[in-house]
Amino acid sequence: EKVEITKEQRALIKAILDAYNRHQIPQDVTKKLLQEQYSAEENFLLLTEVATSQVQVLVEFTKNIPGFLSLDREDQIALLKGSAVEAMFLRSAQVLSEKKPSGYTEVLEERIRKSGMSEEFMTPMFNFYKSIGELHMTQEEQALLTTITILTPDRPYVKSHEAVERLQETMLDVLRKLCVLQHPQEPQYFARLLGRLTELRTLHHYHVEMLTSWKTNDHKFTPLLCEIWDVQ
Ligand SMILES: CC(C)c1onc(-c2c(Cl)cccc2Cl)c1COc1ccc2cc(-c3cccc(C(=O)O)c3)sc2c1
Repeated sequence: EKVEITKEQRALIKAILDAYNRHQIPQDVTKKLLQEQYSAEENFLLLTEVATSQVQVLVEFTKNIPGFLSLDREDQIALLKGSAVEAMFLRSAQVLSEKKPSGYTEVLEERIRKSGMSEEFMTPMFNFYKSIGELHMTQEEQALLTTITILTPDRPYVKSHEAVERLQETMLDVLRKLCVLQHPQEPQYFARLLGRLTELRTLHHYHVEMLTSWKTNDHKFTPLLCEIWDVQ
């Protein structure tokens, strides 16, 4: 049947895309990824700094998701804590799979591979990065997929499951229509995007071990990361 994006849905896409583009990690933070020397310690410190900045950006972006601030405040925190790692896998995946060589792609891959992380996580992580790259997502799809990840109702400690589910379903419906309209030659594209969300859950489980297995002896995280990841 004819897929049509309503006026309200177009406004929703615009609001989310504007917020997604408005909230980015400051250049002076990401630029360091290109400049600083390479060592396991330095790479870990840089990744920690960028991740911390990314969490701040994520909080600001989330506040601009239409309907998010109407949710129960404790649920807002539970959604942020529960989705931060997955949103950061999506963000780093978008950077690593950028078509235009932004220069970050090579250095970021190098720094992640040489940050003292156990090799066992490299394969699933870089398989994910590859699978995201193969999708060639548009900006709207990236912003909506991140929004849908944040609005996952079955995170720990979420009380108003239905309220979050209703919001997520609104976003899923918009993404489904966008995929049909933007990838007419690929009817399975929306299903492939949702498959990435499942892969993100698996990476999230790996990430818990990653944090503990980080081999640098005195690795420590920033207070914000400790809070959002319940570390130490
Ligand atoms: C604490 C730290 C050691 C850590 O622990 N686990 C992870 C992790 C790793 Cl390894 C992989 C996936 C997810 C996580 Cl969570 C990390 C690093 O997480 C991040 C998080 C976000 C970003 C955004 C970037 C980025 C670069 C250039 C440009 C831009 C841009 O947005 O322009 C963004 S790099 C980056 C690194």
